[in-house]
Amino acid sequence: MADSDHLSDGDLVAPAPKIDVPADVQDAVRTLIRWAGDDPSREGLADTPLRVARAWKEYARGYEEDPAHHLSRTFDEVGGYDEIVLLKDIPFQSHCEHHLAPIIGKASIAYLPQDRVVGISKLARVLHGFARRLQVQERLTAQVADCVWEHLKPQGVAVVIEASHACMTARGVNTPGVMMTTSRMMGVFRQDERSRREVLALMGY
Ligand SMILES: Nc1nc2c(ncn2[C@@H]2O[C@H](COP(=O)(O)OP(=O)(O)OP(=O)(O)O)[C@@H](O)[C@H]2O)c(=O)[nH]1
Ligand SMILES: [Zn+2]
Repeated sequence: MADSDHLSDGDLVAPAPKIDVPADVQDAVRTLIRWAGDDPSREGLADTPLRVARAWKEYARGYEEDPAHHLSRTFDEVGGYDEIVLLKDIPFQSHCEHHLAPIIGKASIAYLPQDRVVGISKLARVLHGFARRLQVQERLTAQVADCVWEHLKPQGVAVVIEASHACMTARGVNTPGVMMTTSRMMGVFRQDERSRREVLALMGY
């Protein structure tokens, strides 16, 4: 498997810029390390507050963008194509707003165009723009679907997300292997059972 096969989040090939981190943010990480039972001044942990703070800017970089922006450029020369467009099993990562623990999953995003389509990478960019924030899975699902609905004005939108929550797998109830599934159907996929079955079948459900 090529290295690039592990990349799930767009433009992560280049190292993130080394941004400055305010002292109080680093102090907060030191406090957390002390709270966890270790000594933040020992050699191996000396640069950790800086790394953790920078890592959090990456995990949360969705706050720096408006995901709808990715849907502003559309194409209408699609040769009369009027069937479902589906981007299936897009890997994503997010963080749960309750425990700041990773949420790792995949999303399928489909829409039935009205007359315009969007570049397919843009659907993944919308997903990452909302995922790279503190989330609950239900809201992530709704935000992605609502964004596509509002800005593409298609006949229907369907979003299904399956994810594993580290706050369940690595702590708390400690139940690895459990996936949470959420979905949001809009327009024809909500109103028409045949259309909904068709899109879910295309997604592999
Ligand atoms: N519905 C939903 N729940 C989530 C999500 N992420 C985490 N949770 C849950 O949020 C809940 C928070 O429950 P609390 O009782 O306030 O926190 P807690 O005492 O740490 O709960 P436990 O995880 O059961 O130990 C937990 O049940 C988590 O599993 C999510 O995306 N959606
Ligand atoms: Zn959680």
